[in-house]
Amino acid sequence: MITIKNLTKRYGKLQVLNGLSVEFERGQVVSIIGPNGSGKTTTIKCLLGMVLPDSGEIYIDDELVLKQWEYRSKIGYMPQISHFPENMKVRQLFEMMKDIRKDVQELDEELIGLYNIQKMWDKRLGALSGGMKQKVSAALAFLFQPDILILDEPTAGLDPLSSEILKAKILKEKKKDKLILITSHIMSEIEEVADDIMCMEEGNLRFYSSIAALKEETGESRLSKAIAKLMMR
Ligand SMILES: Nc1ncnc2c1ncn2[C@@H]1O[C@H](COP(=O)(O)OP(=O)(O)OP(=O)(O)O)[C@@H](O)[C@H]1O
Repeated sequence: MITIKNLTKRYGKLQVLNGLSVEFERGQVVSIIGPNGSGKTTTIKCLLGMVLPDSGEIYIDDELVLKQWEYRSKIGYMPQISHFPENMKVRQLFEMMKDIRKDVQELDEELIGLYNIQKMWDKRLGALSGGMKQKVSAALAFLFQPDILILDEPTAGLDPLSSEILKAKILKEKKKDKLILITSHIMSEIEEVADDIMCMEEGNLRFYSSIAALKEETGESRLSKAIAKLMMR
Protein backbone atom coordinates (compact mmCIF):
# COMPACT_ATOMS: atom_id res chain seq x y z
CA MET A 1 0.00 0.00 0.00
CA ILE A 2 2.88 2.39 0.81
CA THR A 3 6.37 1.91 -0.61
CA ILE A 4 9.22 4.20 0.40
CA LYS A 5 12.42 3.86 -1.65
CA ASN A 6 15.80 5.36 -0.81
CA LEU A 7 14.40 8.47 0.86
CA THR A 8 16.96 11.11 1.80
CA LYS A 9 16.49 14.45 3.52
CA ARG A 10 19.07 16.89 4.78
CA TYR A 11 18.55 20.02 6.89
CA GLY A 12 21.72 22.06 6.31
CA LYS A 13 24.56 19.79 7.39
CA LEU A 14 22.28 17.37 9.20
CA GLN A 15 21.41 14.21 7.24
CA VAL A 16 17.99 13.40 8.73
CA LEU A 17 16.91 10.62 6.33
CA ASN A 18 19.65 8.49 4.93
CA GLY A 19 18.36 6.24 2.13
CA LEU A 20 15.29 4.94 3.97
CA SER A 21 13.40 2.11 2.26
CA VAL A 22 10.34 0.36 3.71
CA GLU A 23 6.96 -1.07 2.69
CA PHE A 24 3.62 -1.08 4.52
CA GLU A 25 0.56 -3.19 3.72
CA ARG A 26 -3.17 -2.77 4.41
CA GLY A 27 -4.65 -4.21 7.59
CA GLN A 28 -1.47 -3.53 9.56
CA VAL A 29 -0.80 -1.42 12.59
CA VAL A 30 2.87 -0.45 12.44
CA SER A 31 4.61 1.35 15.24
CA ILE A 32 7.45 3.60 14.16
CA ILE A 33 9.96 3.80 16.99
CA GLY A 34 13.50 5.05 17.40
CA PRO A 35 15.54 7.47 19.50
CA ASN A 36 14.69 11.18 19.58
CA GLY A 37 15.79 12.80 16.36
CA SER A 38 16.07 9.53 14.41
CA GLY A 39 13.78 10.84 11.66
CA LYS A 40 10.33 9.43 12.53
CA THR A 41 8.37 12.66 12.20
CA THR A 42 10.35 13.67 9.11
CA THR A 43 9.40 10.36 7.47
CA ILE A 44 5.74 10.97 8.31
CA LYS A 45 5.94 14.52 6.98
CA CYS A 46 7.43 13.22 3.73
CA LEU A 47 4.50 10.79 3.43
CA LEU A 48 2.09 13.68 3.93
CA GLY A 49 3.87 15.95 1.46
CA MET A 50 4.63 18.45 4.26
CA VAL A 51 8.39 17.95 3.76
CA LEU A 52 9.93 17.43 0.32
CA PRO A 53 12.67 14.80 0.37
CA ASP A 54 15.96 15.52 -1.43
CA SER A 55 15.80 12.20 -3.25
CA GLY A 56 13.94 8.92 -3.23
CA GLU A 57 10.40 7.86 -4.05
CA ILE A 58 7.13 7.32 -2.24
CA TYR A 59 4.36 5.21 -3.79
CA ILE A 60 0.86 4.92 -2.38
CA ASP A 61 -1.29 2.25 -4.06
CA ASP A 62 1.41 1.98 -6.76
CA GLU A 63 1.26 5.70 -7.63
CA LEU A 64 4.23 7.98 -7.22
CA VAL A 65 3.06 10.71 -4.86
CA LEU A 66 5.88 13.23 -4.70
CA LYS A 67 4.56 16.72 -5.49
CA GLN A 68 1.05 15.28 -5.90
CA TRP A 69 -1.67 16.35 -3.47
CA GLU A 70 -4.91 14.48 -4.15
CA TYR A 71 -3.59 11.32 -2.51
CA ARG A 72 -3.63 13.12 0.83
CA SER A 73 -7.40 12.66 1.02
CA LYS A 74 -6.64 8.97 1.65
CA ILE A 75 -4.74 9.84 4.82
CA GLY A 76 -6.01 10.85 8.26
CA TYR A 77 -3.27 12.58 10.23
CA MET A 78 -3.01 13.29 13.92
CA PRO A 79 0.07 15.46 14.51
CA GLN A 80 2.24 15.46 17.62
CA ILE A 81 1.17 19.05 18.29
CA SER A 82 -1.90 20.52 16.62
CA HIS A 83 -1.84 24.09 15.39
CA PHE A 84 -5.44 25.19 15.09
CA PRO A 85 -6.65 28.73 14.33
CA GLU A 86 -6.86 30.16 17.87
CA ASN A 87 -10.02 32.19 17.44
CA MET A 88 -12.06 29.59 15.59
CA LYS A 89 -14.65 27.67 17.60
CA VAL A 90 -14.57 23.87 17.66
CA ARG A 91 -17.91 23.72 15.83
CA GLN A 92 -16.59 26.02 13.08
CA LEU A 93 -13.49 23.87 12.61
CA PHE A 94 -15.56 20.73 12.06
CA GLU A 95 -17.95 22.62 9.75
CA MET A 96 -15.03 23.97 7.75
CA MET A 97 -13.42 20.52 7.41
CA LYS A 98 -16.71 18.94 6.34
CA ASP A 99 -17.13 21.70 3.80
CA ILE A 100 -13.66 21.05 2.35
CA ARG A 101 -14.35 17.30 2.20
CA LYS A 102 -17.87 17.39 0.76
CA ASP A 103 -16.84 14.40 -1.37
CA VAL A 104 -17.11 12.10 1.67
CA GLN A 105 -20.70 10.92 2.13
CA GLU A 106 -20.39 8.80 5.25
CA LEU A 107 -18.61 10.37 8.16
CA ASP A 108 -17.17 8.51 11.14
CA GLU A 109 -18.29 10.64 14.07
CA GLU A 110 -17.70 7.99 16.73
CA LEU A 111 -14.87 9.82 18.47
CA ILE A 112 -16.85 13.09 18.49
CA GLY A 113 -19.42 11.20 20.57
CA LEU A 114 -17.04 9.20 22.75
CA TYR A 115 -14.95 12.27 23.56
CA ASN A 116 -18.03 14.40 24.14
CA ILE A 117 -16.70 17.01 21.74
CA GLN A 118 -20.15 18.59 21.44
CA LYS A 119 -19.57 19.85 24.97
CA MET A 120 -16.67 21.94 23.63
CA TRP A 121 -18.56 23.02 20.49
CA ASP A 122 -18.64 26.71 21.39
CA LYS A 123 -15.15 26.95 22.86
CA ARG A 124 -12.44 28.73 20.93
CA LEU A 125 -9.65 26.37 19.85
CA GLY A 126 -7.12 28.65 21.54
CA ALA A 127 -8.92 28.10 24.86
CA LEU A 128 -8.71 24.28 24.78
CA SER A 129 -6.36 22.35 27.05
CA GLY A 130 -3.63 20.21 25.45
CA GLY A 131 -5.64 17.01 25.96
CA MET A 132 -8.83 18.56 24.55
CA LYS A 133 -6.89 19.61 21.44
CA GLN A 134 -5.64 16.03 21.09
CA LYS A 135 -9.22 14.77 21.22
CA VAL A 136 -10.31 17.22 18.51
CA SER A 137 -7.31 16.19 16.44
CA ALA A 138 -8.10 12.47 16.86
CA ALA A 139 -11.77 12.98 15.96
CA LEU A 140 -10.70 14.85 12.79
CA ALA A 141 -8.17 12.18 11.78
CA PHE A 142 -10.86 9.48 11.73
CA LEU A 143 -13.77 11.65 10.50
CA PHE A 144 -13.46 11.11 6.75
CA GLN A 145 -12.87 7.35 6.96
CA PRO A 146 -9.37 7.44 5.41
CA ASP A 147 -7.66 4.23 4.24
CA ILE A 148 -4.45 5.28 5.97
CA LEU A 149 -4.12 6.74 9.45
CA ILE A 150 -0.92 8.38 10.62
CA LEU A 151 -0.85 9.09 14.32
CA ASP A 152 2.17 10.89 15.75
CA GLU A 153 2.40 10.16 19.49
CA PRO A 154 -1.40 10.05 19.66
CA THR A 155 -1.90 9.38 23.36
CA ALA A 156 0.67 11.90 24.64
CA GLY A 157 -1.40 14.32 26.72
CA LEU A 158 -4.54 12.17 26.80
CA ASP A 159 -5.93 11.00 30.15
CA PRO A 160 -6.04 7.20 30.72
CA LEU A 161 -9.69 6.74 29.73
CA SER A 162 -9.27 8.83 26.58
CA SER A 163 -6.16 6.81 25.69
CA GLU A 164 -8.14 3.57 26.06
CA ILE A 165 -10.86 4.97 23.79
CA LEU A 166 -8.27 5.82 21.15
CA LYS A 167 -6.56 2.42 21.36
CA ALA A 168 -9.91 0.64 20.98
CA LYS A 169 -10.69 2.84 17.98
CA ILE A 170 -7.34 2.00 16.38
CA LEU A 171 -8.01 -1.74 16.74
CA LYS A 172 -11.52 -1.32 15.34
CA GLU A 173 -10.24 0.53 12.26
CA LYS A 174 -7.51 -2.03 11.69
CA LYS A 175 -10.23 -4.66 11.21
CA LYS A 176 -11.53 -2.57 8.29
CA ASP A 177 -8.30 -3.35 6.44
CA LYS A 178 -6.76 0.06 6.97
CA LEU A 179 -3.10 0.85 7.37
CA ILE A 180 -2.29 2.58 10.64
CA LEU A 181 1.13 4.05 11.38
CA ILE A 182 1.80 5.17 14.92
CA THR A 183 4.84 6.77 16.44
CA SER A 184 5.14 6.27 20.16
CA HIS A 185 7.74 5.90 22.87
CA ILE A 186 5.37 3.97 25.13
CA MET A 187 6.20 0.29 24.64
CA SER A 188 3.26 -1.11 26.65
CA GLU A 189 0.91 0.86 24.45
CA ILE A 190 2.60 -0.24 21.25
CA GLU A 191 2.29 -3.83 22.40
CA GLU A 192 -1.45 -3.39 22.81
CA VAL A 193 -2.20 -2.08 19.33
CA ALA A 194 0.64 -2.79 16.89
CA ASP A 195 1.51 -5.89 14.88
CA ASP A 196 4.85 -4.70 13.56
CA ILE A 197 7.67 -2.47 14.69
CA MET A 198 9.64 -0.25 12.36
CA CYS A 199 12.70 0.91 14.26
CA MET A 200 14.64 3.89 12.92
CA GLU A 201 18.14 4.98 13.80
CA GLU A 202 20.00 7.98 12.36
CA GLY A 203 17.60 8.35 9.46
CA ASN A 204 17.62 4.75 8.44
CA LEU A 205 15.87 1.49 9.16
CA ARG A 206 17.44 -0.30 12.09
CA PHE A 207 14.96 -3.20 11.87
CA TYR A 208 11.42 -3.99 10.77
CA SER A 209 9.79 -6.97 12.40
CA SER A 210 6.60 -8.34 13.89
CA ILE A 211 6.34 -8.03 17.66
CA ALA A 212 6.00 -11.81 17.93
CA ALA A 213 9.24 -12.36 15.95
CA LEU A 214 11.10 -9.77 18.06
CA LYS A 215 10.12 -11.52 21.26
CA GLU A 216 11.06 -14.90 19.87
CA GLU A 217 14.41 -13.70 18.54
CA THR A 218 15.40 -12.12 21.86
CA GLY A 219 13.75 -14.66 24.18
CA GLU A 220 12.04 -11.79 26.02
CA SER A 221 8.32 -11.78 26.80
CA ARG A 222 8.16 -7.99 27.24
CA LEU A 223 8.49 -5.79 24.19
CA SER A 224 10.46 -3.09 26.03
CA LYS A 225 13.07 -5.64 27.05
CA ALA A 226 13.18 -7.23 23.58
CA ILE A 227 13.79 -3.83 21.96
CA ALA A 228 16.40 -2.81 24.53
CA LYS A 229 18.26 -6.08 23.84
CA LEU A 230 18.20 -5.51 20.08
CA MET A 231 19.28 -1.87 20.37
CA MET A 232 22.31 -2.86 22.45
CA ARG A 233 23.60 -5.33 19.89
N1 LIG B 1 12.48 21.96 9.93
C1 LIG B 1 13.64 21.50 10.41
N2 LIG B 1 14.77 22.23 10.29
C2 LIG B 1 15.95 21.76 10.76
N3 LIG B 1 16.12 20.57 11.38
C3 LIG B 1 15.02 19.83 11.54
C4 LIG B 1 13.73 20.23 11.07
N4 LIG B 1 12.84 19.26 11.37
C5 LIG B 1 13.54 18.29 12.00
N5 LIG B 1 14.84 18.62 12.10
C6 LIG B 1 15.90 17.80 12.71
O1 LIG B 1 15.84 16.53 12.10
C7 LIG B 1 16.14 15.50 13.05
C8 LIG B 1 15.01 14.47 13.00
O2 LIG B 1 13.84 15.05 13.50
P1 LIG B 1 12.46 14.25 13.61
O3 LIG B 1 11.45 15.22 14.15
O4 LIG B 1 12.18 13.58 12.33
O5 LIG B 1 12.85 13.16 14.73
P2 LIG B 1 11.94 12.14 15.52
O6 LIG B 1 12.54 10.79 15.32
O7 LIG B 1 10.51 12.30 15.15
O8 LIG B 1 12.21 12.59 17.02
P3 LIG B 1 11.29 12.59 18.37
O9 LIG B 1 11.30 11.19 18.90
O10 LIG B 1 12.05 13.51 19.28
O11 LIG B 1 9.92 13.11 18.02
C9 LIG B 1 16.31 16.21 14.39
O12 LIG B 1 17.70 16.36 14.63
C10 LIG B 1 15.66 17.54 14.19
O13 LIG B 1 16.26 18.54 14.97
